[in-house]
Amino acid sequence: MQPAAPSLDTRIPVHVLTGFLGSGKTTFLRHLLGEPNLAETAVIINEFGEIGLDHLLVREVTEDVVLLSSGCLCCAVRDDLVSTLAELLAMSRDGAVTPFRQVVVETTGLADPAPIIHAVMSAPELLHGYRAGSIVTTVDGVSGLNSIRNFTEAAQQVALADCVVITKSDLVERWQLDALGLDVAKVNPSVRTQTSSKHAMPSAADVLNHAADWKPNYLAVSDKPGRGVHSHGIKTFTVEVTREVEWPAFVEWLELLLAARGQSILRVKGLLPVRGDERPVVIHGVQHVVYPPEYLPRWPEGSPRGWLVFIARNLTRSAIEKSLPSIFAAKH
Ligand SMILES: Nc1nc2c(ncn2[C@@H]2O[C@H](COP(=O)(O)OP(=O)(O)OP(=O)(O)O)[C@@H](O)[C@H]2O)c(=O)[nH]1
Repeated sequence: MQPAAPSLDTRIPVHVLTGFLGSGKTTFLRHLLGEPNLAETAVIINEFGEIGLDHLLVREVTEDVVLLSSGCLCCAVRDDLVSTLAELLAMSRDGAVTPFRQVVVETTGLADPAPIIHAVMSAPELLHGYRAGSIVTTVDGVSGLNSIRNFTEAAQQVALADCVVITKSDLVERWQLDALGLDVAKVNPSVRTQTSSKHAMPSAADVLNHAADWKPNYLAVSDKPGRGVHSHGIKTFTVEVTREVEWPAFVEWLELLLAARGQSILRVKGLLPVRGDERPVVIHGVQHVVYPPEYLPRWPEGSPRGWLVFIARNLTRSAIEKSLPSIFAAKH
């Protein structure tokens, strides 16, 4: 196949990486940023929880990361996105930051991508410097079917995608991937679909579109780029856990919690101090699944030394806090 003709439009593309809570956006982004031809990329990360984790993980791969954490991009902090993009452009022209050839915006797992792209394309101060790039949506190979069928946000992210990346194929059977692929195609019949696993992920060329005649899919399907719609009652809260935890007791606690309440706890993530390890341990739970721990080399500045962010329905911080004592290491 002939390679696609490069775009004649020299403005910087703003790609949006979206996907439901815990579907693998940050993992995939870290993989993409490891490619040499994505070296000149400015990354903007939007997090729903009160304390950000994703930007710390991405900063392991690139320094050029801005965190927008005061709300969800599609409804609360759209103006912040516009001003951040304008500042980045000015700073790159003044030589205050390394020049970049594209921007990737990683949204929260609950974001509607339409108002985000619309904000970028309709801001007069951005029009001369930026153009709309691709919308890439990660769909969780394990929980994606449940998310698309039960959460408007997940279906909307698929509907607007130029490319869907079905993640975590290493954790499910082929027939489950096929069933999920059919659901994706029902929501967005023309979308390009890629499959990804922890060990083999698609490349930037597979998911980002650079062809001269390419038009973003969202232009075809979105006539109302207003505020994002969010499922009723999803809330986020943070629990500080600054006392050292006993790892086996913590894993048992989290597995039991997600087994019992995985329908209402959509996402848990955080950094924990664990007995016997100097490094902060990165925690990931998505619906019913607890993922293997990762590590950061050191504690980040400016956040508590131990916290868990919950994104959930019908769950209170006090219910979690009451159940916590079992996870702590005994004092010696
Ligand atoms: N086995 C496996 N695990 C994966 C894969 N992709 C992501 N994960 C794990 O899934 C968990 C959540 O991944 P993230 O990349 O943080 O997901 P996210 O979409 O950025 O999460 P939010 O920003 O909180 O919505 C982590 O523990 C990842 O290591 C995959 O392809 N295979």
